Amino acid sequence: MSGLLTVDGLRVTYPGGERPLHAVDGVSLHIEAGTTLGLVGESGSGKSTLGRGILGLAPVTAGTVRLNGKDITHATAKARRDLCSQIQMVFQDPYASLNPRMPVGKAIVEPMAEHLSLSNRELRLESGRLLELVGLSASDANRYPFQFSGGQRQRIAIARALALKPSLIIADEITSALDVSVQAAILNLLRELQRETGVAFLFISHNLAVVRYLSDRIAVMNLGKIVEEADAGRLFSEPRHPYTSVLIGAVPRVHQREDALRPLQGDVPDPLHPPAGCRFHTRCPVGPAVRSDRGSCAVDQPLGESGPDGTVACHFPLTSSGRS
Ligand SMILES: Nc1ncnc2c1ncn2[C@@H]1O[C@H](COP(=O)(O)OP(=O)(O)OP(=O)(O)O)[C@@H](O)[C@H]1O
Repeated sequence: MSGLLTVDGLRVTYPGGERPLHAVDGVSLHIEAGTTLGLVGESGSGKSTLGRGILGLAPVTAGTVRLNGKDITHATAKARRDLCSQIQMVFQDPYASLNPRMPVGKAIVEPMAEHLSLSNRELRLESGRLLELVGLSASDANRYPFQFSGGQRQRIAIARALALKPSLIIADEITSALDVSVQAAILNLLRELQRETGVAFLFISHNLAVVRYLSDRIAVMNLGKIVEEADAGRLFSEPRHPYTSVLIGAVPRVHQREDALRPLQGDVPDPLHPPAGCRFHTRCPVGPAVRSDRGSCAVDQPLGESGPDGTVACHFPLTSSGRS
Protein backbone atom coordinates (compact mmCIF):
# COMPACT_ATOMS: atom_id res chain seq x y z
CA MET A 1 0.00 0.00 0.00
CA SER A 2 1.31 3.52 -0.74
CA GLY A 3 0.98 6.43 1.65
CA LEU A 4 3.06 8.54 4.00
CA LEU A 5 4.27 5.95 6.51
CA THR A 6 4.21 2.20 6.07
CA VAL A 7 5.48 -0.05 8.83
CA ASP A 8 5.80 -3.69 7.92
CA GLY A 9 6.47 -6.52 10.38
CA LEU A 10 8.43 -4.27 12.74
CA ARG A 11 10.10 -5.99 15.65
CA VAL A 12 11.98 -4.12 18.39
CA THR A 13 13.99 -6.26 20.76
CA TYR A 14 15.59 -5.19 24.02
CA PRO A 15 18.42 -7.50 24.98
CA GLY A 16 17.60 -8.75 28.48
CA GLY A 17 19.24 -10.79 31.22
CA GLU A 18 17.05 -13.87 31.06
CA ARG A 19 16.00 -13.59 27.40
CA PRO A 20 15.47 -10.81 24.84
CA LEU A 21 12.19 -8.91 25.08
CA HIS A 22 10.30 -8.32 21.82
CA ALA A 23 8.62 -5.13 23.05
CA VAL A 24 7.23 -4.63 19.53
CA ASP A 25 6.53 -7.93 17.85
CA GLY A 26 5.69 -7.94 14.15
CA VAL A 27 3.71 -4.70 13.93
CA SER A 28 2.37 -3.46 10.60
CA LEU A 29 0.57 -0.15 10.19
CA HIS A 30 -0.05 2.57 7.71
CA ILE A 31 -0.57 6.34 7.98
CA GLU A 32 -1.88 8.47 5.13
CA ALA A 33 -0.60 12.03 4.69
CA GLY A 34 -2.53 14.60 6.73
CA THR A 35 -4.34 12.02 8.89
CA THR A 36 -4.07 10.87 12.49
CA LEU A 37 -3.57 7.32 13.65
CA GLY A 38 -4.24 6.91 17.38
CA LEU A 39 -2.31 4.22 19.22
CA VAL A 40 -3.80 2.94 22.49
CA GLY A 41 -2.99 0.15 24.90
CA GLU A 42 -2.14 -0.42 28.52
CA SER A 43 1.11 0.62 30.12
CA GLY A 44 3.94 -1.60 28.87
CA SER A 45 2.14 -2.72 25.71
CA GLY A 46 4.93 -1.25 23.57
CA LYS A 47 3.43 2.02 22.27
CA SER A 48 6.44 4.25 23.03
CA THR A 49 8.84 1.59 21.82
CA LEU A 50 6.95 1.43 18.52
CA GLY A 51 7.16 5.24 18.19
CA ARG A 52 10.87 5.20 18.93
CA GLY A 53 11.44 2.14 16.70
CA ILE A 54 9.93 3.99 13.73
CA LEU A 55 12.59 6.65 14.20
CA GLY A 56 15.37 4.13 14.79
CA LEU A 57 15.71 5.26 18.43
CA ALA A 58 15.04 1.73 19.72
CA PRO A 59 16.74 -1.53 18.58
CA VAL A 60 14.85 -2.71 15.47
CA THR A 61 15.60 -6.39 14.80
CA ALA A 62 13.18 -7.09 11.93
CA GLY A 63 10.79 -5.41 9.56
CA THR A 64 10.84 -2.17 7.60
CA VAL A 65 9.68 1.41 7.97
CA ARG A 66 8.99 3.34 4.79
CA LEU A 67 8.38 7.06 4.51
CA ASN A 68 6.84 8.06 1.18
CA GLY A 69 7.96 4.67 -0.13
CA LYS A 70 11.60 5.14 0.95
CA ASP A 71 13.03 2.56 3.32
CA ILE A 72 14.28 4.29 6.49
CA THR A 73 15.36 1.12 8.26
CA HIS A 74 17.98 0.11 5.75
CA ALA A 75 19.00 3.54 4.45
CA THR A 76 22.56 4.91 4.67
CA ALA A 77 23.24 7.09 7.71
CA LYS A 78 22.93 10.31 5.70
CA ALA A 79 19.76 9.30 3.85
CA ARG A 80 18.33 8.13 7.13
CA ARG A 81 19.11 11.46 8.82
CA ASP A 82 17.38 13.36 6.01
CA LEU A 83 14.36 11.06 6.02
CA CYS A 84 14.08 11.14 9.80
CA SER A 85 14.05 14.95 9.78
CA GLN A 86 10.62 14.59 8.15
CA ILE A 87 9.42 12.76 11.27
CA GLN A 88 9.52 14.55 14.61
CA MET A 89 8.65 13.25 18.05
CA VAL A 90 7.06 15.15 20.95
CA PHE A 91 7.15 13.65 24.43
CA GLN A 92 5.02 13.74 27.58
CA ASP A 93 7.40 15.96 29.52
CA PRO A 94 8.33 19.03 27.48
CA TYR A 95 10.45 20.33 30.35
CA ALA A 96 12.83 17.41 29.93
CA SER A 97 13.16 17.98 26.17
CA LEU A 98 13.79 21.76 26.39
CA ASN A 99 17.18 23.07 27.47
CA PRO A 100 16.43 25.10 30.65
CA ARG A 101 19.30 27.49 29.89
CA MET A 102 18.27 28.26 26.30
CA PRO A 103 15.68 30.93 25.40
CA VAL A 104 12.73 29.15 23.81
CA GLY A 105 13.01 31.05 20.51
CA LYS A 106 16.53 29.66 20.06
CA ALA A 107 15.43 26.16 21.12
CA ILE A 108 12.62 26.18 18.58
CA VAL A 109 14.86 26.99 15.62
CA GLU A 110 17.79 24.84 16.78
CA PRO A 111 16.82 21.97 14.40
CA MET A 112 16.62 24.48 11.53
CA ALA A 113 20.02 25.94 12.35
CA GLU A 114 21.44 22.40 12.16
CA HIS A 115 19.76 21.38 8.90
CA LEU A 116 19.39 24.63 6.91
CA SER A 117 21.72 27.53 6.22
CA LEU A 118 19.68 30.49 7.43
CA SER A 119 20.83 33.89 8.69
CA ASN A 120 20.22 34.93 12.30
CA ARG A 121 17.51 37.31 11.13
CA GLU A 122 15.73 34.54 9.21
CA LEU A 123 15.94 32.24 12.24
CA ARG A 124 14.51 35.00 14.49
CA LEU A 125 11.61 35.60 12.12
CA GLU A 126 10.96 31.88 11.88
CA SER A 127 10.94 31.41 15.68
CA GLY A 128 8.36 34.24 15.96
CA ARG A 129 6.23 32.67 13.23
CA LEU A 130 6.31 29.25 14.89
CA LEU A 131 5.49 30.69 18.33
CA GLU A 132 2.47 32.45 16.85
CA LEU A 133 1.45 29.31 14.98
CA VAL A 134 1.10 27.47 18.31
CA GLY A 135 -0.81 30.33 19.95
CA LEU A 136 2.06 32.09 21.75
CA SER A 137 3.58 35.48 21.00
CA ALA A 138 6.71 36.19 18.94
CA SER A 139 7.93 38.29 21.89
CA ASP A 140 8.04 35.11 24.02
CA ALA A 141 11.17 34.04 22.11
CA ASN A 142 13.55 35.54 24.68
CA ARG A 143 11.95 33.86 27.69
CA TYR A 144 13.17 30.62 29.28
CA PRO A 145 11.21 27.33 29.69
CA PHE A 146 10.72 27.83 33.47
CA GLN A 147 8.79 31.04 32.73
CA PHE A 148 5.98 29.09 30.99
CA SER A 149 3.18 26.86 32.26
CA GLY A 150 3.06 23.12 31.40
CA GLY A 151 0.59 23.68 28.55
CA GLN A 152 2.66 26.55 27.14
CA ARG A 153 5.80 24.43 27.31
CA GLN A 154 4.01 21.70 25.37
CA ARG A 155 3.11 24.32 22.73
CA ILE A 156 6.79 25.26 22.55
CA ALA A 157 7.77 21.59 22.10
CA ILE A 158 5.20 21.34 19.28
CA ALA A 159 6.56 24.52 17.66
CA ARG A 160 10.06 23.02 17.79
CA ALA A 161 8.76 19.80 16.21
CA LEU A 162 7.19 21.86 13.41
CA ALA A 163 10.39 23.78 12.62
CA LEU A 164 11.57 21.41 9.90
CA LYS A 165 8.09 21.18 8.36
CA PRO A 166 7.76 17.46 9.08
CA SER A 167 5.21 15.33 7.31
CA LEU A 168 4.65 13.25 10.47
CA ILE A 169 4.76 14.01 14.18
CA ILE A 170 4.84 11.16 16.68
CA ALA A 171 3.12 12.55 19.77
CA ASP A 172 3.83 10.31 22.77
CA GLU A 173 1.42 10.97 25.66
CA ILE A 174 1.79 14.70 25.08
CA THR A 175 -1.38 15.67 26.96
CA SER A 176 -1.12 13.17 29.83
CA ALA A 177 0.50 15.58 32.28
CA LEU A 178 -1.89 18.47 31.54
CA ASP A 179 -5.16 19.34 33.23
CA VAL A 180 -8.30 18.82 31.14
CA SER A 181 -8.80 22.42 29.94
CA VAL A 182 -5.17 22.70 28.80
CA GLN A 183 -5.45 19.21 27.30
CA ALA A 184 -8.44 20.32 25.23
CA ALA A 185 -6.56 23.42 24.02
CA ILE A 186 -3.60 21.30 22.89
CA LEU A 187 -5.88 18.82 21.10
CA ASN A 188 -7.59 21.66 19.25
CA LEU A 189 -4.18 23.10 18.40
CA LEU A 190 -3.14 19.77 16.84
CA ARG A 191 -6.31 19.69 14.76
CA GLU A 192 -5.73 23.27 13.56
CA LEU A 193 -2.09 22.55 12.74
CA GLN A 194 -3.14 19.51 10.75
CA ARG A 195 -5.61 21.62 8.76
CA GLU A 196 -3.05 24.37 8.17
CA THR A 197 0.09 22.37 7.48
CA GLY A 198 -1.17 18.92 6.41
CA VAL A 199 1.03 17.22 9.01
CA ALA A 200 0.08 13.64 9.98
CA PHE A 201 0.16 12.39 13.57
CA LEU A 202 0.84 9.09 15.25
CA PHE A 203 -0.90 9.97 18.49
CA ILE A 204 0.04 7.69 21.37
CA SER A 205 -2.10 7.81 24.50
CA HIS A 206 -3.63 5.79 27.32
CA ASN A 207 -6.70 7.98 27.09
CA LEU A 208 -9.26 6.54 24.67
CA ALA A 209 -11.51 9.61 24.79
CA VAL A 210 -8.62 11.85 23.76
CA VAL A 211 -7.56 9.45 21.01
CA ARG A 212 -11.11 9.24 19.69
CA TYR A 213 -11.39 13.04 19.49
CA LEU A 214 -8.28 13.35 17.36
CA SER A 215 -7.92 10.18 15.30
CA ASP A 216 -9.12 9.09 11.88
CA ARG A 217 -8.07 5.53 12.65
CA ILE A 218 -7.12 3.83 15.89
CA ALA A 219 -4.77 0.89 16.49
CA VAL A 220 -4.99 -1.10 19.73
CA MET A 221 -1.78 -2.58 21.09
CA ASN A 222 -1.43 -5.45 23.53
CA LEU A 223 1.87 -7.06 24.57
CA GLY A 224 3.82 -5.82 21.57
CA LYS A 225 1.19 -6.63 18.93
CA ILE A 226 -1.56 -4.64 17.27
CA VAL A 227 -4.70 -6.63 18.01
CA GLU A 228 -7.14 -4.42 16.12
CA GLU A 229 -7.05 -1.39 13.84
CA ALA A 230 -10.13 0.39 12.55
CA ASP A 231 -11.76 3.73 11.74
CA ALA A 232 -12.22 5.63 15.01
CA GLY A 233 -16.04 5.52 14.87
CA ARG A 234 -16.18 1.82 14.00
CA LEU A 235 -13.73 0.86 16.70
CA PHE A 236 -15.97 2.37 19.38
CA SER A 237 -19.28 1.21 17.92
CA GLU A 238 -18.21 -2.32 16.93
CA PRO A 239 -15.00 -3.37 18.67
CA ARG A 240 -13.98 -6.76 17.26
CA HIS A 241 -11.30 -7.81 19.69
CA PRO A 242 -12.21 -8.51 23.33
CA TYR A 243 -9.22 -6.44 24.47
CA THR A 244 -10.63 -3.41 22.61
CA SER A 245 -14.05 -4.01 24.21
CA VAL A 246 -12.67 -4.10 27.71
CA LEU A 247 -10.50 -1.02 27.15
CA ILE A 248 -13.61 0.87 25.98
CA GLY A 249 -15.68 -0.56 28.86
CA ALA A 250 -13.09 0.67 31.36
CA VAL A 251 -13.37 4.35 30.29
CA PRO A 252 -15.33 6.38 32.87
CA ARG A 253 -18.15 8.53 31.45
CA VAL A 254 -20.05 11.43 32.96
CA HIS A 255 -23.39 10.26 34.54
CA GLN A 256 -22.19 6.66 34.48
CA ARG A 257 -23.21 4.53 37.46
CA GLU A 258 -20.19 3.48 39.46
CA ASP A 259 -20.96 -0.22 39.05
CA ALA A 260 -21.25 0.16 35.25
CA LEU A 261 -17.49 0.60 34.95
CA ARG A 262 -15.83 -2.62 33.87
CA PRO A 263 -12.16 -2.54 34.88
CA LEU A 264 -9.81 -4.97 33.16
CA GLN A 265 -9.44 -8.25 34.99
CA GLY A 266 -6.10 -9.46 36.23
CA ASP A 267 -2.66 -8.02 35.62
CA VAL A 268 -0.83 -7.43 32.37
CA PRO A 269 1.03 -10.70 31.68
CA ASP A 270 4.81 -10.70 31.88
CA PRO A 271 5.93 -9.65 28.37
CA LEU A 272 8.94 -11.98 28.66
CA HIS A 273 6.54 -14.91 29.12
CA PRO A 274 3.40 -13.93 27.20
CA PRO A 275 0.50 -16.40 27.15
CA ALA A 276 0.47 -18.77 24.21
CA GLY A 277 -2.10 -18.28 21.46
CA CYS A 278 -4.21 -15.22 22.08
CA ARG A 279 -2.07 -13.00 24.30
CA PHE A 280 -5.19 -11.62 25.94
CA HIS A 281 -6.92 -14.90 26.75
CA THR A 282 -5.83 -15.02 30.39
CA ARG A 283 -7.76 -11.77 31.04
CA CYS A 284 -10.51 -12.11 28.49
CA PRO A 285 -14.05 -11.82 29.89
CA VAL A 286 -15.18 -14.55 27.48
CA GLY A 287 -12.13 -16.76 28.01
CA PRO A 288 -9.93 -18.60 28.69
CA ALA A 289 -12.68 -21.21 28.62
CA VAL A 290 -15.65 -20.51 26.39
CA ARG A 291 -18.87 -22.51 26.17
CA SER A 292 -18.56 -24.81 23.20
CA ASP A 293 -22.19 -24.14 22.26
CA ARG A 294 -21.14 -20.58 21.41
CA GLY A 295 -19.09 -22.09 18.63
CA SER A 296 -16.61 -19.25 18.56
CA CYS A 297 -15.12 -16.63 20.83
CA ALA A 298 -16.03 -12.94 20.76
CA VAL A 299 -13.89 -12.41 17.70
CA ASP A 300 -15.41 -15.39 15.92
CA GLN A 301 -12.30 -17.46 16.16
CA PRO A 302 -12.86 -21.20 15.95
CA LEU A 303 -12.49 -22.96 19.28
CA GLY A 304 -10.57 -26.08 20.20
CA GLU A 305 -11.88 -29.44 21.41
CA SER A 306 -14.63 -29.23 23.97
CA GLY A 307 -13.87 -30.52 27.50
CA PRO A 308 -16.16 -32.66 29.71
CA ASP A 309 -17.74 -29.53 31.27
CA GLY A 310 -18.73 -28.17 27.86
CA THR A 311 -16.03 -25.52 27.82
CA VAL A 312 -13.12 -25.23 25.45
CA ALA A 313 -9.87 -23.31 25.60
CA CYS A 314 -9.61 -20.22 23.48
CA HIS A 315 -7.02 -20.70 20.77
CA PHE A 316 -7.14 -17.33 19.12
CA PRO A 317 -3.98 -17.03 17.05
CA LEU A 318 -3.38 -13.29 16.80
CA THR A 319 -2.04 -11.69 13.71
CA SER A 320 -0.99 -8.06 13.54
CA SER A 321 -4.40 -7.12 12.13
CA GLY A 322 -6.21 -8.96 14.88
CA ARG A 323 -7.60 -11.52 12.45
CA SER A 324 -6.06 -14.80 11.45
N1 LIG B 1 15.11 0.68 27.21
C1 LIG B 1 14.47 -0.44 27.55
N2 LIG B 1 15.16 -1.55 27.89
C2 LIG B 1 14.52 -2.70 28.22
N3 LIG B 1 13.16 -2.84 28.23
C3 LIG B 1 12.43 -1.75 27.90
C4 LIG B 1 13.04 -0.49 27.55
N4 LIG B 1 12.06 0.39 27.29
C5 LIG B 1 10.89 -0.26 27.45
N5 LIG B 1 11.12 -1.54 27.83
C6 LIG B 1 10.10 -2.58 28.06
O1 LIG B 1 9.38 -2.73 26.84
C7 LIG B 1 8.00 -2.94 27.10
C8 LIG B 1 7.20 -1.87 26.37
O2 LIG B 1 7.47 -0.62 27.00
P1 LIG B 1 6.89 0.76 26.42
O3 LIG B 1 7.42 1.87 27.26
O4 LIG B 1 7.14 0.82 24.96
O5 LIG B 1 5.32 0.57 26.67
P2 LIG B 1 4.18 1.67 26.62
O6 LIG B 1 2.97 0.99 26.07
O7 LIG B 1 4.65 2.89 25.93
O8 LIG B 1 3.97 1.96 28.17
P3 LIG B 1 3.61 3.37 28.86
O9 LIG B 1 2.25 3.71 28.37
O10 LIG B 1 3.66 3.07 30.32
O11 LIG B 1 4.64 4.37 28.43
C9 LIG B 1 7.83 -2.92 28.62
O12 LIG B 1 7.84 -4.26 29.08
C10 LIG B 1 9.06 -2.17 29.09
O13 LIG B 1 9.43 -2.57 30.40
